[in-house]
Amino acid sequence: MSNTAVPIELPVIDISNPHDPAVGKAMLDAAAKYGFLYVNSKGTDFTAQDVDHAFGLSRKFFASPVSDKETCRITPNNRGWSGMHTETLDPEHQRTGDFKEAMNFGDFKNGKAQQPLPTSLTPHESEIADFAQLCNKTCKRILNLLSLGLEMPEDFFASRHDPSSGPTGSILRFLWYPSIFSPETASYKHDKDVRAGAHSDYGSITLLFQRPGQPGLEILTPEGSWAPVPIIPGDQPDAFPFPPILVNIGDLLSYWTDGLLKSTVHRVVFPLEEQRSPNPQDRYTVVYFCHPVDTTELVPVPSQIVAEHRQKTGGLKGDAAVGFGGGAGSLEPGKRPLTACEHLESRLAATYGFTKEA
Ligand SMILES: O=C(O)CCC(=O)C(=O)O
Ligand SMILES: [Fe+2]
Repeated sequence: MSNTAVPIELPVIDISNPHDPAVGKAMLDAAAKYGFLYVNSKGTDFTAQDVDHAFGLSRKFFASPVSDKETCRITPNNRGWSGMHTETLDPEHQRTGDFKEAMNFGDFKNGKAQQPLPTSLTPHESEIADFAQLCNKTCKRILNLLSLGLEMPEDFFASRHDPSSGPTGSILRFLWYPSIFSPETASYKHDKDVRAGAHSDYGSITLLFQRPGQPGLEILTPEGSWAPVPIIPGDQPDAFPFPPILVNIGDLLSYWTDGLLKSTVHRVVFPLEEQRSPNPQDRYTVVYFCHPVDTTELVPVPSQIVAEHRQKTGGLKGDAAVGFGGGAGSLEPGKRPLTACEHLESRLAATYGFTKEA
């Protein structure tokens, strides 16, 4: 697979009016073409301070002693801390695990985590819960717009992603990728290793928050080459109060829309310019994986646009690479629809069957 090193240009969408069908169409176009887009930081529910604060908490956590992190080691429900090289997102192609640490938070209830927290974060429980709630709010705007783009009732997706109606698979995740100069990355070999292996995300949509000067994300283009994704699109770095949130479609939403929305493969690397930089930085990201309420049945969506896509393409087959298990509209006679929870479990089993310490 070639690496073009030509940065991809993705649209930046203003989501300040989540009821505007024209914005919905623009979002649908980007989701169907690239599976990735930016949302303009101004139209979201976040201030620059909210985002800075979340990154501050993440730094505090990753700088804390391993003995503290170990008190909340990741469990099979996908919540908790995973250490350096614990996760291998692309086991077929990686000789070693990802060069990263991660901390996953599942649903909060009334501001309270439903999992053990390390002592570095316990004083900040409600702040993390608030940030997760803002993420969910922004996802609702995006889901509204995607519904409008598909010419469906605008709350079709959003109403099925409301954590107040039941548990969800949504995860807020802090990630830390040490710089190329760190002891943790001494064994990294260019062209052999990656900081996070190639993968697609599991849920409906993902929000990715990045910091200026900490590049690394690449997406697989429809032409089959790796293209870096700029942290700040365009040539006006001061146009945004904080880097626009990168949004991508996950496997579940791709499955639900019979492959019309693309769940695009992506990975994290050390870009060459970073390897040559006299002052390479660690990469910190904050990610929100938005999932429907667990019991949501993934029935065919009421969209003529999806139905036409299904007719044109013949629908996703059972072993289709994306969507894992075919599309929601290609259900075999006599079979009941998958629930959101079952879809997620099948994807987690496929990834962590290899590496997760039970
Ligand atoms: O940290 C990043 O840039 C990407 C993270 C990611 O793709 C993931 O955790 O699924
Ligand atoms: Fe991802």
